[in-house]
Amino acid sequence: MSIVCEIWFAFSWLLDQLPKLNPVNREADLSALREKFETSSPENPYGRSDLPGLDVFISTADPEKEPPLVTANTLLSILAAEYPVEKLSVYISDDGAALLTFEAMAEAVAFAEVWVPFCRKHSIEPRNPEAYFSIRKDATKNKKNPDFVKDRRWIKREYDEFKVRINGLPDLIRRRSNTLNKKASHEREDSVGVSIDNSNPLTKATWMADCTHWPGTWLTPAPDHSKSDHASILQVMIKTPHPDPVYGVPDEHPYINFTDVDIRLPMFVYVSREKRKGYDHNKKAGAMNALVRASAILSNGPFILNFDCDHYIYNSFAIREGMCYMMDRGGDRICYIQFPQRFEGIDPSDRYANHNTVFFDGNMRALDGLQGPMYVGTGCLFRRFALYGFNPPRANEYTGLYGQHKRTISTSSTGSLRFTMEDVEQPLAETPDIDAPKKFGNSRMFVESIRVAEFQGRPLADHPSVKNGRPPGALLRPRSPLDAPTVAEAVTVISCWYEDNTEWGDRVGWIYGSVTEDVVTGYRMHNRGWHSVYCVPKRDAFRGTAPINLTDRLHQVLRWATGSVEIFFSRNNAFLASSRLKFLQRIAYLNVGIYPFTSIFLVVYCTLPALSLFSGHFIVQTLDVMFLVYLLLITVTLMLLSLLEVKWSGISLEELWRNEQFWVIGGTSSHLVAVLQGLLKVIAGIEISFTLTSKSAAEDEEDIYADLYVIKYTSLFIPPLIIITLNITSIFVGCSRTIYSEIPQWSKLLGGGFFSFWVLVHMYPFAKGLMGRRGRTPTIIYVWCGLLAITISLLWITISPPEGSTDGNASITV
Ligand SMILES: O=c1ccn([C@@H]2O[C@H](COP(=O)(O)OP(=O)(O)O[C@H]3O[C@H](CO)[C@@H](O)[C@H](O)[C@H]3O)[C@@H](O)[C@H]2O)c(=O)[nH]1
Ligand SMILES: [Mn+2]
Repeated sequence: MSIVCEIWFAFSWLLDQLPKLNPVNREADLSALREKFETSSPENPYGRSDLPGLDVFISTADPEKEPPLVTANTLLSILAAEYPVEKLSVYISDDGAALLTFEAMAEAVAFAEVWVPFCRKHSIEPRNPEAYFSIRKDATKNKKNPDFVKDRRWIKREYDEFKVRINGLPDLIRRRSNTLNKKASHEREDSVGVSIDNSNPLTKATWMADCTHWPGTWLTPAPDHSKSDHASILQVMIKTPHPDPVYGVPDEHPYINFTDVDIRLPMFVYVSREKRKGYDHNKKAGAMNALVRASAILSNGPFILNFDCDHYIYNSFAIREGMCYMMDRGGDRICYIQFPQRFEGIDPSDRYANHNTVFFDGNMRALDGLQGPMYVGTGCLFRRFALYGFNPPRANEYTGLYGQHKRTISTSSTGSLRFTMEDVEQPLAETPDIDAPKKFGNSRMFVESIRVAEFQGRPLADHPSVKNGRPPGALLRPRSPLDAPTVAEAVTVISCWYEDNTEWGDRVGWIYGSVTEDVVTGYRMHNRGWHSVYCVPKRDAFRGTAPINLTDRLHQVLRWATGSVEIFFSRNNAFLASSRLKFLQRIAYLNVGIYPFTSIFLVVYCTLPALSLFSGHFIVQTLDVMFLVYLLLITVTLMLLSLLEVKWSGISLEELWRNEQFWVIGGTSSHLVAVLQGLLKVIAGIEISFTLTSKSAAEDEEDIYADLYVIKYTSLFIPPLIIITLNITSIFVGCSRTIYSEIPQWSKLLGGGFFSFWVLVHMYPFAKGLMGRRGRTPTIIYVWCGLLAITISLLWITISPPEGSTDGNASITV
């Protein structure tokens, strides 16, 4: 058994470490981007931007768990981001179809009209007002504009009022609906003359401010207005901006002077896709695909950046940094730029390794040296064309045992769709080589948008070595304002039947059928030969929140691990990858599918020391010099390797340790359950469902980490609890056995006890988490634990007296 564990651990360790052979460090050149794309020339006297369009997606699903204030702040940070306003379009997908979210967005838009110019005027960072106003350090640092203090004071008040309005929205909507519902039922009574019974759903409608029924979900669900049964809603909340800067004029605004500040806002659209009973909505992946189509019709930005509602832009220049790589030579074969996920509101000691630094600063940077980082669900800048399931213009094919033979092929003839400049210039040219409706559904407008997006996403052909470039100046033309037929088409493509008999979610767009749609979506692209890039700006690009209490954290890990097990048992297993996947990249993806299985061996390792203490036999029969030397050598080597890794990835030893600890905690609970669930699904076809990860709004002013101490019981606690109890009692048993035995074998106890102790230190954060808030744990719990442990050990000794003593009292009477 031990040997099997050993081999498995070595194997999984290798899978994890091998891809780390060549990490890279990149740096983007922002000034070059400006120079190339935003300088005036004879053809471009106004200095219009030649950068491609960008569509930013926000996903939200439930205002209960994802507070509208958080989403509104995310939106504000995006509206104020540094990217040409006329090229930026923002979309929010509201999977909850909640009037609350809708009205919160409308409030945010109103506030954005002052917030965004304020940010531009004073170069505010970060541009999420909640985050900005909670910065502790001196706000006036580096601010030279004499208006700053006055402006800031004013906008802070505006923001506070905005917050109060948002907080008041649930009440406002409820009261409004009650009043209007009463009025409506009175009117009906009057006209019909009989009292209408209250079971009529119309009497419980949710009303919008303009006194019409909200088409989405109602506070009291009714047919056609409930969670998975409602019409599509699409509302352009900010219209297409003017193509050239619009500056504020003096005295236009009573309190704040926006002279010489561009006051435009990017386009903003609220989208809630149609949902009907009997249709699988495919969660986030389905929501993203609806946005992909709607945005293709409305703005068709060749690049797409997606955010979870709780992740906001922390560095307003980050998008431009990402764009540098896309626009660079060779950028035409990049499918996406992934930014690291950074988190806020995590307890300073990062008890449950929420920061995940080993992954984000180790593994992901290492992958960047191969074919590219995985897609992790949020903060990722996609090439729209790559999302459509096309091949890259060129791809490497690797053959040989370790993929040592490399051959670069042009894929244009093998199913990919490439257009020349002329094609794009000719409107309505037929697209012959794609089976469009079968693949993309039957929106002609959508299909026509594909080649435009492809062309506009190409890097600039300003050097002979740029392959697949587009001529400078091709993107200067202003985009036309939206007309009614276009908006109507966008509504059509978010209907729930649109994807019927198409390849959406199968080969096109975000991929369905996995609880972790992100990894699979990225994998499919790499598998076609696309490359991706990891972009780590000096100042964090984006920031988000993570669940900090033990239960939520374990459930999140459970979900990821389940996704991995699903991948392992699906056709996305990297064993079946194409020859376009680099060898080490393949190993990394293999690791993604295999790591949860390590839990089985981990559990064995966590119980072996305890069992050996119970039985009095050491795990390894003879503790000879050879074995100790071997152990020492391995230990030292592993330590050195860890140190090396810590050094190049720039994480601290403490972070590495937290990661190790949580690896054991998650491994013995979530990963184990994930493996079981996965097997159940494969063997018995039992489906797995997941709830949203709740976002803490940190409203408790007294203690912002209050959430850390919340304990919600889950059966995931059981295996680690058993392991902890086993190890503690085994130490007691070991001790008492040694004390009571005739010839105490202290060295044996030390050997066995050490491993038990080692398991326990890994479990420490878990135990701490169970204790809840410091000082609140009743002392009685500790007393009970001690009592229980002593009783069990005494019992053990009585039942199986240590060898050499014939009766239980032997050692005492001697
Ligand atoms: O039916 C749904 C369910 C979820 N979401 C959105 O998807 C995002 C992520 O969902 P959540 O359940 O909160 O997952 P997290 O654990 O917070 O997120 C991590 O894990 C997910 C699954 O791997 C990734 O998609 C995320 O990007 C990643 O941050 C949120 O913005 C949701 O609003 C939808 O739009 N529709
Ligand atoms: Mn999240």
